[in-house]
Amino acid sequence: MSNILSVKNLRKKYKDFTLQDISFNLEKGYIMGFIGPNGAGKSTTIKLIMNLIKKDDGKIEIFGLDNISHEKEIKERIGFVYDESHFYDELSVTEMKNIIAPFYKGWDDKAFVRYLKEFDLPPKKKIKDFSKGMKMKFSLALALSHGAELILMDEPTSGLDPIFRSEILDILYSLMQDENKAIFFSTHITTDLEKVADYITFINDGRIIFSETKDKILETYGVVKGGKELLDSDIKKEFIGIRESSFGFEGLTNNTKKIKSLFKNNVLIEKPSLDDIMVYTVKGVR
Ligand SMILES: Nc1ncnc2c1ncn2[C@@H]1O[C@H](COP(=O)(O)OP(=O)(O)OP(=O)(O)O)[C@@H](O)[C@H]1O
Repeated sequence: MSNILSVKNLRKKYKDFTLQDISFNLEKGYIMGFIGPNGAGKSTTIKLIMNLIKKDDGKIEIFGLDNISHEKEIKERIGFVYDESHFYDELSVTEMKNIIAPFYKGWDDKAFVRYLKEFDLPPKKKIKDFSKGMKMKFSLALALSHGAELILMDEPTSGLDPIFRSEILDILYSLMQDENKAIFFSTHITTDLEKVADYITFINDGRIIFSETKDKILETYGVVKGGKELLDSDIKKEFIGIRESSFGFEGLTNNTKKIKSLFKNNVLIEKPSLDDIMVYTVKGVR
């Protein structure tokens, strides 16, 4: 197993929030989506990975190297894309690139020009005249033009229309043809992950709920629908979250096998969406 990113027992305490013992691994050749409700700790985790804030405990290794003692070397090999773009708005694409490129030994100008064309970004246009989607594509073009092996992104598709989003997802997907790279990105748009992610890491209130392959998650979780008469307080405990109505109930399980053996054919078990899993887990038994 060849981990590009390994996070172990990571801890960060703020006054009203604690990131608790966060652990997960990302191997070469895979896309991992990072999901969780607002304030769950996604950006904090990403900032810790990038060593932008100080951890209280735990270990982060990128390319097998400690993210603090090997920070410079690691950052040469990471493409970091985040929501608020930090560009000088008065500069053109080429002028901004000329400032950024010298920071990277592996800068590939031909690749950059190719990405500008592919993303329809006019080299002479000032960044202030770019739309949000264009800025995101510019960030991505910069991140991809220095041969980064790990692409790390904090909500890269937020606020983008479905056409831009689908273009960006296509780009990410095609990058994965190179089996030596990996992509880690946080998002609230779980349908994007249903399309491209191999692994999903779900964080809630500073704790990891799961970090698993998407296929395994969709296989083990199920939305169960049945009549109200089937539910008593013991049965309710079998569910991660339940929604009851006057007609019946709908609940999330992470053990569809057990539910099948308990209820036989008296319930309907459907495949959940990632949104179902998030909502039921966060809301619990209501
Ligand atoms: N510098 C800080 N000082 C104190 N608390 C902070 C600081 N930065 C973040 N927090 C708190 O940490 C928690 C997690 O925030 P974080 O930004 O990591 O969440 P998130 O999952 O990225 O949320 P969102 O999806 O809304 O972007 C929040 O409760 C936030 O208020």
